[in-house]
Amino acid sequence: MRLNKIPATVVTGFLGSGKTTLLAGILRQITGKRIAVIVNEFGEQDIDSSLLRGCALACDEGGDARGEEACPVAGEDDGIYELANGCICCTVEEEFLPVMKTLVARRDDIDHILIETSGLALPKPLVQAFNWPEVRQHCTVDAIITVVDGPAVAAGRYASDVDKVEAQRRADDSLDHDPSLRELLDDQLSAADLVLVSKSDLLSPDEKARVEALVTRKVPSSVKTLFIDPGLADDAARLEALMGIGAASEEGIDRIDNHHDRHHAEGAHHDHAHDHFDACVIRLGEVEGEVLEARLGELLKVHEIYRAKGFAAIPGKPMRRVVQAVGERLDGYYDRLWAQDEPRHTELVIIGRSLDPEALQATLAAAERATPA
Ligand SMILES: Nc1nc2c(ncn2[C@@H]2O[C@H](COP(=O)(O)OP(=O)(O)OP(=O)(O)O)[C@@H](O)[C@H]2O)c(=O)[nH]1
Repeated sequence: MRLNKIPATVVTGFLGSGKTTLLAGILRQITGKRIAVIVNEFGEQDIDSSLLRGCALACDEGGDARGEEACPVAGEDDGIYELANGCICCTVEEEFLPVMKTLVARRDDIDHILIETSGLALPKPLVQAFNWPEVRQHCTVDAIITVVDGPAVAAGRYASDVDKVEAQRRADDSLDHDPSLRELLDDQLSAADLVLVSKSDLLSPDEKARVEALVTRKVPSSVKTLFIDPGLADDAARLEALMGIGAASEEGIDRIDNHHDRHHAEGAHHDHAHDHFDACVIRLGEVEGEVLEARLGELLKVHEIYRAKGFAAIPGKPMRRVVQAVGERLDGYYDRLWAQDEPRHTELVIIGRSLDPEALQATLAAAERATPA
């Protein structure tokens, strides 16, 4: 019987900052721990858990460092719980708590819980749920890790707080003028026990210094800031160190001051950053990969799209192609074989503002028509 509380790591951070990449690295590299994962998505379609299941599959097939270890949680399911269709901060009672109760009931099979919030969620309400008696007795928050997108910050996402360099402002103009988004980023930082600045491989030394100065101003001196890059995903020792912080964050969570609570105290309308965002899902058949990415690239330039992610089925390719876009940066890679009984289709979640799903669908459908008959 388990005597210690199960540690839970909450990974938060804005859309596309690198949360799933971090979780995938942990699932691939951390051996000897049975890890349950809770993934929260803003859109109705859960892309992240599918990517994380890809890691679990790789492990099961013995293809990586986890070797013989259970991956992630042993048992009748695969230990990955999806909370799609909304931000976890608004569905704590209806969605998060039932999953936590399930995990508590299975506590003898679990060594650690990893929770990825949606990029638009506030971590505080979720962490407060660890003070509910059913959860508190058996689980504790090991740490709240806030992932900050280094290049996005360097490009001026917090421009109203740093020296306003005109060029930076223009690079990310809409974010600069959205106070709710700036507040969301501040609130995600205010809850942090540890800040990870991601994509440092894309930052110059000057940009790094600027981002560090900004983050340091926003968090107490006791909160460390670490720069991370793609190498972290293969570094078991560094990943392991992220999972034993022992902060018991739930104990101090009520004292954390954030914009969201202040608005409530002032009697303001219940307003979250995610109220200002739309998400839509584009579904297509097989597509010509280059045409899809070129069309998506054009859309990123002219629409207010902050994030696009999903999978594409490319004719003649046995592997699934992952498509990722953050701001105007577009990435693609093959992650796994299509399963035999899996329909080969293309699915992209697009998150942004004032989206016109029909227009997006029509533009991207050109990639479908481009496939050879
Ligand atoms: N160059 C570089 N790219 C990175 C790094 N970390 C993540 N990325 C890329 O950034 C994109 C978004 O990464 P994710 O891990 O999916 O971000 P996320 O925070 O989970 O995104 P949401 O769940 O949609 O909010 C992907 O294309 C990643 O490959 C990094 O350290 N360096």
